[in-house]
Amino acid sequence: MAAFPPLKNDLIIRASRGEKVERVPVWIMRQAGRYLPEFHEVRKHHSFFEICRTPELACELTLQPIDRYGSLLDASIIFSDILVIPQAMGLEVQMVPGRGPVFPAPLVTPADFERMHKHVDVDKELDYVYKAITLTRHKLEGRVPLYGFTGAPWTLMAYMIEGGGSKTLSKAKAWLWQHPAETHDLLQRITDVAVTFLVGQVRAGAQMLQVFDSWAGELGPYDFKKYSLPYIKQISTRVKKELKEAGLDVVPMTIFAKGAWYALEDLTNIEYDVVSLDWTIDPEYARKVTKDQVVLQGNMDPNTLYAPFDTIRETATRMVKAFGKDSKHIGNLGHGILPTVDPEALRVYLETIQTVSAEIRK
Ligand SMILES: O=C(O)CCc1c2[nH]c(c1CC(=O)O)Cc1[nH]c(c(CC(=O)O)c1CCC(=O)O)Cc1[nH]c(c(CC(=O)O)c1CCC(=O)O)Cc1[nH]c(c(CCC(=O)O)c1CC(=O)O)C2
Repeated sequence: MAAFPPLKNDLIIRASRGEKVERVPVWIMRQAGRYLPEFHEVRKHHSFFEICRTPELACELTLQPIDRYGSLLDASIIFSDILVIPQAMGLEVQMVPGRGPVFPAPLVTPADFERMHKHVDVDKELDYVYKAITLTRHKLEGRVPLYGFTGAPWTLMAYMIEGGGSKTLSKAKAWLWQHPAETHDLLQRITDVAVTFLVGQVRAGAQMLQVFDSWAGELGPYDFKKYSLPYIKQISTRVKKELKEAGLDVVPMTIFAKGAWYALEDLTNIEYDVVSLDWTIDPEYARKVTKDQVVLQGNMDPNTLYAPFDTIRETATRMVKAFGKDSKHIGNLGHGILPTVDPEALRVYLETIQTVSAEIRK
């Protein structure tokens, strides 16, 4: 297979490793998505999972924001979804317009484990993601690095039991008390799949990795330590070990445990290079707690992109300054960009982070 084109912008990789860099690198969660008219053009003709499973289409969407914003983005993220793992484990997931992901037959009791594959051949089931990554690495022509990603065990377990989005997560949480042993069994199964999947993504060409624990904040501090932390820790330590053993690049890893502000200190000690913050955490507080042991990512409220451009500039400037002149910071939002945001508002945000941070680091 042909070698990948050389990387021309490695700013975000250097920043993730904690090196001093000339300005804050920036990318955006969900940057290839519904706020872009060019996304809807493709989406008109193809279903969501059809796009995920067709490497040429997943690649095309991944490149859309890179083509549109040029040097204002310092990374790309492969177009896919966290729910490809439950699918690989044997559960059906549909994307219902206006509702989001729906499992027609979620896990109701541990007896439903019968409906999942006993052994998951991760590399076979998710080969379409690997193919999309390899193709995208070539088509990027080294403009920016490419992130691979996975959902975290707790968030995926919650989806598998709730059968979709939920306000209370009461079904998933009931499992914690009603089926403690099977809860850990399920979390472990998902962890094993996630580890193989992340290593496979790097083998295919991913240059950075992010783990999304989007529903971490629904667990309190005590439960987070029990049901999330040990598994996301296993993911980082095992992935790094396996990458090393396979002679692959030990790529930077990011953890995004949305809402888990109370776990910030723990999150700095589980072998992730970058900790992604949601917008409810004050950057100065985060720096104090993490003591510069990790790189911090984030964290403007995605809804601020609905503000007048001057307010976006002001808010982004305040954020960059709050992370600090010498800080280890990667610019992003506090969660994914929302589908009805004006793409020009995002441009203002990206420009502000890049110019303000370059200015204060001079
Ligand atoms: O209810 C929700 O907020 C999200 C549920 C949802 C998911 N996939 C989904 C939907 C429907 C929707 O977004 O409306 C379905 C989904 N996934 C995606 C899209 C594209 C878009 O948002 O416009 C869409 C919407 C697709 C469509 O309707 O056309 C793509 C996606 N999901 C994801 C990623 C990784 C990333 O964020 O960069 C990416 C790819 C990267 C990219 O778009 O640039 C990750 C993902 N998917 C999902 C979650 C869990 C979020 C949560 O539950 O809070 C997460 C992790 C997270 O964002 O925290 C589940």
